[in-house]
Amino acid sequence: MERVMGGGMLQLFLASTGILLLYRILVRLRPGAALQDAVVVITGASSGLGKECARAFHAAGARLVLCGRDAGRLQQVVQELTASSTGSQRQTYTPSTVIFNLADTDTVDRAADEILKCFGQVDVLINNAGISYRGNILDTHLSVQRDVMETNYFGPIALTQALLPSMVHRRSGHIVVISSVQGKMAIPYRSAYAASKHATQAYFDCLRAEIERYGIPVTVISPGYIRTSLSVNAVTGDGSKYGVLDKTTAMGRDPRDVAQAVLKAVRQRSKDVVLAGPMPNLAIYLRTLWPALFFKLMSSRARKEQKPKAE
Ligand SMILES: NC(=O)C1=CN([C@@H]2O[C@H](COP(=O)(O)OP(=O)(O)OC[C@H]3O[C@@H](n4cnc5c(N)ncnc54)[C@H](OP(=O)(O)O)[C@@H]3O)[C@@H](O)[C@H]2O)C=CC1
Ligand SMILES: CCCCCCCCCCCCCCCC(=O)OCC(=O)COP(=O)(O)O
Repeated sequence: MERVMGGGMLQLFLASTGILLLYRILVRLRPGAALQDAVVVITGASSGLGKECARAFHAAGARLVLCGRDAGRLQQVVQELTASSTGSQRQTYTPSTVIFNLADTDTVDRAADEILKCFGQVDVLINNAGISYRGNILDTHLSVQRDVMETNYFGPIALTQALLPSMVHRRSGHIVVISSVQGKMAIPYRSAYAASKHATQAYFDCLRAEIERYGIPVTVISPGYIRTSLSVNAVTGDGSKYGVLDKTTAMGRDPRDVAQAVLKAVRQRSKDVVLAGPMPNLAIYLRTLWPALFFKLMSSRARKEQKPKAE
C-alpha cells in the first residue's frame, strides 16, 4: 500500500515538473513586445545602467526620452547614439532629453508634461535613476534618510503617477523599475538605500495588481552588483559624497549585459526579475525561509565590516 502511494506521489511530482517546464518553454516562445518605434523613457540615462539601456533600446529602434539632471552629459549620450546609428539596418531615432531632479518632486509633474510632448505618448517608462548610501544608522542624519528616499522612491513614484493617466487612457503602456536585491533583503550600513528599494518593491507590486486590468504590465528588476559609478556617487551619513569605487561594484556585472536583460524583461513583460548570482539569491530565500539564520549572518557581517561609533 505504501509503495503504491509512493509511486503515485512520484507520478504527481513528475507530472507537475513537466507541466511547469512546458509552461516556462511556452512563456519563452511567446512573441516579445515589439520595440521598433516604441516611445521609451529612461531616467538616469547619463551614466551606468541607464546609459547602457539607452544604447540597447536605441539599437532596437525605440524613440527615446532620456532624463537626468545634467544636460551636458545627456547631450553627450545623444551624440554617441546618433553616431552609432550610421549603417544600422533598423530605423533609429535621435533621442529627446528632459532635464529634472527626481528629488524635487514638485518639478516632476512639469517634467512629465514635457516628456509627453516629446513624442505624444509613452509606451515604456524605465525608472532607473537612483543613488546609494554608505553609513552607520547611529551617525546618519535623518535628512540623509529622507534625501535618499526622495530620489529612489518619491521621485520615481511621482513620475509614474504623472505618466500613468495617459497610459490608462490609451489602455497601453509598460512601467519598469530598477530596484536591487537590496529591495528583497537588507544588509548592514545600507539602511537608507535598502529601505528605499524595499519601498519601491512594495509600491510597484501594489501597482501591478491595480493596473493589470488596463493591460499595463509592471516589471520590477532587482540586480546584484553592477560595474557603474553607483558607489562613487553614494552619499554618507552626513550627506557628503562617498567617492570610492568599491571592490564589489568594480567586480560587478557588465552594465551592457544587465541592459540586455532589461530589454528582454521588457519584451517578455516579466513581472519580477532577480539578476544576481547564487549568493544573493540564496540570501533572499534565507531571509524568507530561515530569518533567524539570516539575521545572525547579517549581525556578524555588521560586526566585521565596521565598529559602530557608540561602542
Ligand atoms: N550599480 C549597482 O551595483 C546596482 C545598481 N542598481 C540600481 O541601478 C540604477 C542605476 O544606477 P547605476 O547606473 O548603477 O548608478 P550611476 O550612479 O552610474 O547612475 C545613476 C543615474 O541616476 C541619475 N540620478 C541620480 N540622482 C538623480 C536625481 N536626483 N534626479 C535625477 N537623476 C538622478 C544620475 O544622473 P545625473 O547625476 O546625471 O543626474 C545617473 O544617471 C539605480 O537605481 C541603482 O540603485 C541596482 C543594483 C545594483
Ligand atoms: C547556510 C548558507 C548561508 C549562505 C548565506 C549567504 C548570505 C550572503 C549574503 C549575501 C549578501 C549579498 C549582498 C548583495 C548586495 C547587492 O548586490 O546589492 C546590489 C546593489 O544595489 C548595490 O548597491 P551598493 O550601494 O550596496 O553597492
